[in-house]
Amino acid sequence: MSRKLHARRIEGIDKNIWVELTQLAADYKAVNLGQGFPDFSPPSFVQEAFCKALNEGFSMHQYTRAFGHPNLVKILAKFFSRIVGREIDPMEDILVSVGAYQALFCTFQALIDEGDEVIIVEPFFDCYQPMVMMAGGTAIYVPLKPREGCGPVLSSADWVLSPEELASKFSPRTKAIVINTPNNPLGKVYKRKELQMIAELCIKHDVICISDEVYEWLTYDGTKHVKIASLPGMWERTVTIGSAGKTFSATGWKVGWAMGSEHILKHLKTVHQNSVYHCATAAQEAVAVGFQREYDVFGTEESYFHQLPIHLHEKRLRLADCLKSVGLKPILPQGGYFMIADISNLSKKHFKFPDISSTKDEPYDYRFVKWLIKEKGLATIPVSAFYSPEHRNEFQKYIRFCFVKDSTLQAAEDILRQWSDGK
Ligand SMILES: Cc1ncc(COP(=O)(O)O)c(CNOCC(=O)O)c1O
Repeated sequence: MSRKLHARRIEGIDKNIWVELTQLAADYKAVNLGQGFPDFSPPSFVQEAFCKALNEGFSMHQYTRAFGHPNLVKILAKFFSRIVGREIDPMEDILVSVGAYQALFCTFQALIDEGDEVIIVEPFFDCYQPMVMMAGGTAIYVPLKPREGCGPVLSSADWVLSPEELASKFSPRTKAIVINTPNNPLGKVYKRKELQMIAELCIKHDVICISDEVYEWLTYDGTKHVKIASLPGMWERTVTIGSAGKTFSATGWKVGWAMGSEHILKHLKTVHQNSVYHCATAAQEAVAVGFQREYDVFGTEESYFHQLPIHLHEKRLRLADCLKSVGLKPILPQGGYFMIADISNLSKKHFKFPDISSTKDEPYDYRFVKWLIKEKGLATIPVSAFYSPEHRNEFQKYIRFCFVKDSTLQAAEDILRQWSDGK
């Protein structure tokens, strides 16, 4: 075929970090602390609910309600009404999607037009930028940066937005701002006052807030997750994104949702009904049972949302200790299940690796990660992949580890310790 085949909207977004590095890790049978998925099963109550749904007659094997299985949207509305502090209408204010990915896609496709600007806070989950581009929008970046004068940067809490720099990014063309809390890859959990700063700018400039909260239950050391939609004046202009995959350690089920005021959600539903239309019925039923159970035990020690962060807290500290012991400098995350580490001072004494100084086509961390997979059999993710092209070079000395792992973590520790012992 001689004529141009692909549409302009996908130009420049063909490279994808997950496709490339997941394949490389598989090719080298690397221990995978890269992609964010647990190496353990979901809790038994949702597994059993899934099995039960599959054996409950024909209806669970057929289409369900397009915008969300009734049992699921009803319990999501009931559950989050209590969190957000307002009545959420299950039939109007919720769209169930194929993972949070599709909820994000519907949001950008439904709300962003050619010429609209979308502020993205860096580091960001990499899909935001291509999704803004595919919708015809322009991404405007504002980086989280280590707070001035805070001494050694040890925690994600030390990475903050400059109020002046953030305010300067808003213009008459700004349609939306995307925030992710707890943040991937940094693990920052926005404080209420930080969210209030963002909320004031959204209200002042009449801007939509897209709040990706897929790691909402994973916070540590008493850090509290705050939903920006619960702040005054924000419900009406916020789309909150959630993920059953991250909530119930069931990333392969691909059940997610967008939640917000009906006058916004109706447009996301238009995209959904003209693309995916339905999501898996039995998986939605299982997630509904899971949320009902969590609603009944909310705030108690029986709650999975209470137990999982405790389980991961130990792994988080264990990984941080391991990284420090081999000369890396971890940034302790307040939330989520990723930890970034500074590789800029890796002592050549302990760590023998070739001179992989940046070349023009690949940042340093990309080359380091690929070398680590090929030569040490350990997969991580370069943090520059979570930055815009214009800021990428400032942040190419960090790599990301995923610690939502059981056996994989031990294997990774063994590799790191052997490596640092010069083996
Ligand atoms: C912030 C964020 N939003 C959305 C999603 C997507 O969620 P879902 O799996 O429900 O589509 C993810 C999943 N990330 O997993 C890949 C990785 O970072 O290793 C995510 O991290």
